[in-house]
Amino acid sequence: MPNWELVRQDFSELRQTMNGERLAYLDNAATSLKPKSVIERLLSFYQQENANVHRGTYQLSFKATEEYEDARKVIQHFINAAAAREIIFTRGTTEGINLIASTYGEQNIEPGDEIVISLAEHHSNLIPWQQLALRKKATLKYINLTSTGEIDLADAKQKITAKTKIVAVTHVGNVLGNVSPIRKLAELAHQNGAIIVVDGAQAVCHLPVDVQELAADFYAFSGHKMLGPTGIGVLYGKQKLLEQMPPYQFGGEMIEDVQLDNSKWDQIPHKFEAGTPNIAGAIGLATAVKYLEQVGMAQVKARDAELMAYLLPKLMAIPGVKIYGSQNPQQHVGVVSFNLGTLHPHDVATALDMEGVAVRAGHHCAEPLVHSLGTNSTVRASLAFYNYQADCDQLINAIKETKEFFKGELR
Ligand SMILES: Cc1ncc(COP(=O)(O)O)c(CN[C@@H](CS)C(=O)O)c1O
Repeated sequence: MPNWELVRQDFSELRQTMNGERLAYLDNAATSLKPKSVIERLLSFYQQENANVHRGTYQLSFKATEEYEDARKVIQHFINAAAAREIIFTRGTTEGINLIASTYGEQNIEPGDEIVISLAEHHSNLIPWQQLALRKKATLKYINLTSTGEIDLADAKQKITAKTKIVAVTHVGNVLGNVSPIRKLAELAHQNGAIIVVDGAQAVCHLPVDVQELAADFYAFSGHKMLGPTGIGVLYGKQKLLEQMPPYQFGGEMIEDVQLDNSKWDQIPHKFEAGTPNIAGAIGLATAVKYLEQVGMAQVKARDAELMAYLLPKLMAIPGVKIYGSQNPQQHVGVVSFNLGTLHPHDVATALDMEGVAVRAGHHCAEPLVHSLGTNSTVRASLAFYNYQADCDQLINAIKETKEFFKGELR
């Protein structure tokens, strides 16, 4: 088991104070912190190795190209993709899902077809499908959730039919933290001739991900949520699907031959990587993956569970705190959303910030889900393996102080 105190020392951002208090960073679902190794790798690339990739005819460019393509292989092995060419570098989860909707979706959705998503979706895995359905006069259907926020498989079996062309679901929810039964949903989709798109944004930094085991046709995630830099993400796609899809964007890098009246496209993955890619971002992301592999994803998963098992009962024990979703810590991977009586979540989050505790307040880009919980917004605490029990205690104490401060308003 890693020495978690030593792990924390890799994250310099944790060593600061905020409003005179030690920083308890509990907004990891929004973006994760970056270990020293990632920051140093970005610096060394720009100091010593920076050059454009794929086209240069000099050593510096060959080296940058080798590093960039090696990064692709690192990601391939991290999620157990069958081939490196199935790894497309994007800006993040949002771009990855939009890429599928704009290419595979435009190519394959016809009027009357059905697209099935769940009520737990983040806007990035909801609006692309909603707008595609509107453009194509197709039908968008939502799989209901159980009372504890899990995907209702019985409802999924009703909603996924022979009319379904695309199923798109989150692997881990960013509001309630439930893990979706991806393999079972993939089987339902495939039995009905549909594909499954998985939003992995909140999963890759908490769970071991094996896209072949999940039977995912596409799997999208963001580097910045898994210790990597912003502006880099990954779209995994099955080779046979990617090869049949038209390009997402047009320009340099993605061509084989350009004539005056038409052009031919490069092979995958470069067909989907128009223009100069985020070279440093990809190399930084690969460094983040190596860090996670050094800690161990099984150890990360266990640490997350240990911290949530410590935090949730203490949260639930505070009179006036309403927990959304399950009361079972094991159902909360990384995140817990709550409210404090009738106080506005923004007021609560501001008060917590005064105590050095960083959390998120709002609808978390999941408005349909949050509204289905009977509220417009929540406070959300989201953990990572580099947090520790003292962060949880600081949150609990800050909530109690917030209660005291607002006691005249608290009902
Ligand atoms: C499940 C899920 N799916 C997609 C996204 C979008 O990731 P991007 O890197 O912004 O493209 C996110 C990002 N959710 C952040 C910002 S809203 C949160 O605080 O919950 C997500 O949680």
